[in-house]
Amino acid sequence: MKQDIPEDGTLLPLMEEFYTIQGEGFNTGKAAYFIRLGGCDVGCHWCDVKESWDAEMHPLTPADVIVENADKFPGKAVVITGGEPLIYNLDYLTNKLKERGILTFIETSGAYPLSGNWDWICLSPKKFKAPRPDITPFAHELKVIVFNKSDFKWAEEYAAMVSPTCKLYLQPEWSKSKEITPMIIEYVMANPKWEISLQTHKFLNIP
Ligand SMILES: C[S@@+](CC[C@H](N)C(=O)[O-])C[C@H]1O[C@@H](n2cnc3c(N)ncnc32)[C@H](O)[C@@H]1O
Ligand SMILES: Nc1nc2[nH]cc(C(=O)O)c2c(=O)[nH]1
Ligand code: SF4
Ligand SMILES: [Mg+2]
Repeated sequence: MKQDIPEDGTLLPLMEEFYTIQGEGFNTGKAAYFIRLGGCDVGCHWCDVKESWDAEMHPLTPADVIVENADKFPGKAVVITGGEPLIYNLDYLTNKLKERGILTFIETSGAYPLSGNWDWICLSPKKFKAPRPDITPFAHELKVIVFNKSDFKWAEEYAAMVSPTCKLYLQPEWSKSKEITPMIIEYVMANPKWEISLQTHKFLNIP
């Protein structure tokens, strides 16, 4: 049976929530509560959370319950991820988190309209369903996954669209990282506006 998801963002399909350390990008190393919403149709063949794709598999959960859970932990920052979290209206959830003084970070492909009140937006553009152009000026961080050589060109196209203060990261696709990481190292040394981002949680064996 298809779930009826209200458009006001008070109920969201929650796949999992866990307190851990942000493993990637600018906020690497910081304690944060992760909220993983189900549902994504971007279709990255190398996606490391394919179990998230079908929203129907994940129970509709009151945003108020998610906020209560997040507020139980000492690290007052959340990372809202998925799946593709911007499929949903995130205004209600993020406003409630911010009322409690919790910082709001998002991981998004940018393929859906921007909603929510954010302290940090990590935009990770995908060739399989490109971001909406209107999100690029709002990104605090651009994190491009490098799966093959052509992704460097794709990364530069997006670097030209984000704001001048946006942090620029190249992150190796996990299954190909042995081959790709040396290429990123060389690229960053030649083009130092970029930095390398590693999925450090996978090395640390934490969620
Ligand atoms: C699973 S996605 C969920 C959020 C959103 N759908 C997105 O893609 O940004 C979270 C982050 O993991 C990255 N990611 C996913 N699969 C990966 C892989 N195999 N190797 C490296 N990074 C990956 C994504 O690019 C994104 O930055
Ligand atoms: N520790 C940790 N850091 C992360 N940064 C982005 C993640 C994600 O899946 O969105 C992720 C994740 O799944 N775990
Ligand atoms: S956009 Fe994100 S969640 Fe969706 S398939 Fe790509 S990496 Fe996975
Ligand atoms: Mg992950």
